[in-house]
Amino acid sequence: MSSQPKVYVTRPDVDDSGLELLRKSCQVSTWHETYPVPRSELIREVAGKDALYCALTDTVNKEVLDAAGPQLKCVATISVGYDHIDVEECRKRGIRVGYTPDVLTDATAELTLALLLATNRRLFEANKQVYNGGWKSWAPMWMCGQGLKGSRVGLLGFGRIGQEIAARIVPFKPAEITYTTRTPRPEEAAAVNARYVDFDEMLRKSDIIVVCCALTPETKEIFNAAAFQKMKSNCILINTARGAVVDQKALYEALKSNQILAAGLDVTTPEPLPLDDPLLKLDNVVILPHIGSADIETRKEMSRITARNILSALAGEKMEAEVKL
Ligand SMILES: O=C(O)C(=O)CO
Repeated sequence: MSSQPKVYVTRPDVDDSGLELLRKSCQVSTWHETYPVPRSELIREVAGKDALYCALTDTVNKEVLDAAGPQLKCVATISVGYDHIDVEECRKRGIRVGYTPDVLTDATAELTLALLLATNRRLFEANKQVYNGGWKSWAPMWMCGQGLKGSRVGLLGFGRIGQEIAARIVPFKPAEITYTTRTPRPEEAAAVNARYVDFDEMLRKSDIIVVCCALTPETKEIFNAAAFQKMKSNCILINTARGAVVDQKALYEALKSNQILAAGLDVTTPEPLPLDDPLLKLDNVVILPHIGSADIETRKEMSRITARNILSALAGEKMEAEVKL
């Protein structure tokens, strides 16, 4: 029997360079389909493993950790977000948790800008007109959107990704960038001339709000009916963080009743969004299938970092990116 540590990988479709690293010194088994591993399969396959290589599509909770057994040393996710992992339960059991911050910051900030511009300048709505005969002629006020120039942009979250989003917004000449976080970050804010505001002020004054915070008990559904009521009727909400930061029913009502102008969502609840979801019937929403970090080189490096996190944890060494438990 091999004495190599055993690693279970929940996605066969991660870049092979990461898996190659693991295969050099570990016994690696993987789920074999491109859709998320079914729960029952995960529970069965994780048993007896020393490390779990997972993704944001896998809920790693007590049930999974129990099924794995006491030899499990590490859970490493190929994502910056780790809200799908019960980190408190990992802490109690001495299981180390790896993730992939930094590497995807630029790709996610880039996609956020793309989504923002697609939403405020109505790109997808306009593009449809080219194909459905809606394009009759150039017309002065047809398909006009609300420019970024001169607008007040609020960022909920001002970590690595929020700061890079702000840096990319600056050249578009907004009137002001504000940010809301638990603790003000004056130095980072000065670099992009951003002003700290509380959540209420952000809601009341912003023309565009970008959600770039982690999903935590405090941010869960922070955009609810009460929040939408405070927002300006020309406000555009962009979310590239986690779907659950937004109460989606309340968002639908706010968009349908023109309480806010539009929304651009790279993340939804659930994912994928069912084809009969009412949001899909609205013109003033742009929805993308969670592709924030989907830049080829970024995803390859995320795969390698996840593998290196596992190798370090198994060797009892410092991990490249470890969640502080
Ligand atoms: O990394 C994450 O947390 C994502 O949402 C996808 O890259």
